[in-house]
Amino acid sequence: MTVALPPDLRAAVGRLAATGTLLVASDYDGVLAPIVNDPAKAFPLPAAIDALQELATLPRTSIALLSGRALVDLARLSGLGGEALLVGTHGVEFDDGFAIPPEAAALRARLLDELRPMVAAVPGAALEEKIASVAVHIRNADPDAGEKLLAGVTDGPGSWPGVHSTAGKKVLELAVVKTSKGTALDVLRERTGADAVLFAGDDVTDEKAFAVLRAGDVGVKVGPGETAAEYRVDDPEQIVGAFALLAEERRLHVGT
Ligand SMILES: O=P(O)(O)OC[C@H]1O[C@H](O[C@H]2O[C@H](CO)[C@@H](O)[C@H](O)[C@H]2O)[C@H](O)[C@@H](O)[C@@H]1O
Repeated sequence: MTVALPPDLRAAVGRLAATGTLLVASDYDGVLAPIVNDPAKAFPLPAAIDALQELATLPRTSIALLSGRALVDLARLSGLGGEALLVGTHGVEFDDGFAIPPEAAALRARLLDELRPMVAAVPGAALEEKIASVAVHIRNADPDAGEKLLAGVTDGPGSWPGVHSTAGKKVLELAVVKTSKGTALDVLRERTGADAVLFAGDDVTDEKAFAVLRAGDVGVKVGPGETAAEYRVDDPEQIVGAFALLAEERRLHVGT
């Protein structure tokens, strides 16, 4: 797929291709997979997986997905297995295991008890359960009723001690442990020994990852909205074009 890229990003990709050890990390929804109404049917663009898999075959090159999804859903939807490092639940669920502390599990159970009737009262609203968080989705609800529901959740269970609320795209995420894609990206950098990192994201929670990028890294915001990322593309098709270009140029540098 040949996609036009902003010239500054094209140049940054060229520099990144020549780095010693490289980590390419990406958010999932809104970046690899276009936003759709049903979260269970958010599949990645085939070209995204092709480009990432190609990068993963190259020497001194690692790929990672860093998502708000539950790890099990991230693996199922992306179809990526051992070639990628997968991190779910906004940075807390690594693929070498995550055990929710008992008090957090009890809080999550209380949250669910409170949220189920609130969500059931709004047609189209839905709950998504994850190991250490719960997401309240309103994409398929009447817009006013949906916003009212999120306001009620924010002021109600979202304000309980120990509950961390984050607004996303037509969703409110309530976590019972502290989550940070930034901390997770630091861990991935350390584990892979990366000299430089590319991170692509589209939503509010991705800002924590952009914030830990260093000189020589490349952060790409996908779509509109305020961001700390240095580069921006319009949509998933364009970021996939950047991954494909990176794979092509990196292959020339690492010589396979
Ligand atoms: O960190 P991400 O990989 O971007 O995950 C963020 C949330 O994505 C999903 O919800 C969003 O995408 C859905 C499918 O396109 C869409 O219907 C929904 O409105 C969006 O908010 C996912 O369901 C959440 O669990 C993730 O936290």
